[in-house]
Amino acid sequence: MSADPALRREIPDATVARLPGYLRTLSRLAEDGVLSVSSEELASAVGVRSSQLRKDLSHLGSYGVRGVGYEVEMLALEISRALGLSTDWPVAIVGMGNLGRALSSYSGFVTKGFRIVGLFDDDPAVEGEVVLGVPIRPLSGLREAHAAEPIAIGVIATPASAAQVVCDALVEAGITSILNFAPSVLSVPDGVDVRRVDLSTELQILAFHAQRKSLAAGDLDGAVAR
Ligand SMILES: NC(=O)c1ccc[n+]([C@@H]2O[C@H](COP(=O)([O-])OP(=O)(O)OC[C@H]3O[C@@H](n4cnc5c(N)ncnc54)[C@H](O)[C@@H]3O)[C@@H](O)[C@H]2O)c1
Repeated sequence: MSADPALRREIPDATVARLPGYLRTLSRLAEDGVLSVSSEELASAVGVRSSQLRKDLSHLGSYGVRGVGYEVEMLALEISRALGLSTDWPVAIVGMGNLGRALSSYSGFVTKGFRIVGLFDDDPAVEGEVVLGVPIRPLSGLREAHAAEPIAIGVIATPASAAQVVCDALVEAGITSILNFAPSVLSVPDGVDVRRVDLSTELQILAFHAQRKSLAAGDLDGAVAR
């Protein structure tokens, strides 16, 4: 556990959800050699109001300097630390089908501090297969794997019908942070954090807005009626 009081600050969930966007923009600015950025410039690059940005960053204790703005690299570092990205996060993926394989071979995780240490699947046909140096093991090996090398985050990439069983196995093994890609609501005990990624919901929200834009423009050319 870190002794740094900055890491114990309360940060609202909505702010946490915007921090990765700020970090992405700051990383791009740093790559372009930009040293400082005003709150207006940063807010407009990210697509939020500058008052929102200043409020979000105040939760991190970053207030910028009047007339100068924020130091790009320093702010990127502060956001990385707040998000826990300066720490190494061992990740396990359960379900090595289409999605699990795509996730396990995505190199972007490693550069952001997420290291895949365990791959699990109950299909005997894939057991023992090695993906980027990590062998696929049956779910029954989860507890032993976690004991040998602690897993911080468990990713569920199984069909919905297996998600709760997999979730229970992750929790029983002592893993308290779970990212669920399956379209199912999981029940977990207190102290376990579950985040759900739902592409269909995101697409439906976009479809809603696309429909509104089309109706406002007097046509529905972009969509094909079913
Ligand atoms: N959230 C999203 O945006 C998104 C996008 C695509 C897919 N999905 C979801 O992700 C999940 C995986 O999709 P996919 O296309 O990779 O499916 P898939 O069928 O290709 O792969 C699922 C894998 O899970 C394994 N599995 C099944 N039961 C298991 C168990 N009890 N323990 C361990 N492994 C088990 C299977 O052997 C298989 O390899 C599905 O629930 C799907 O709906 C979500």
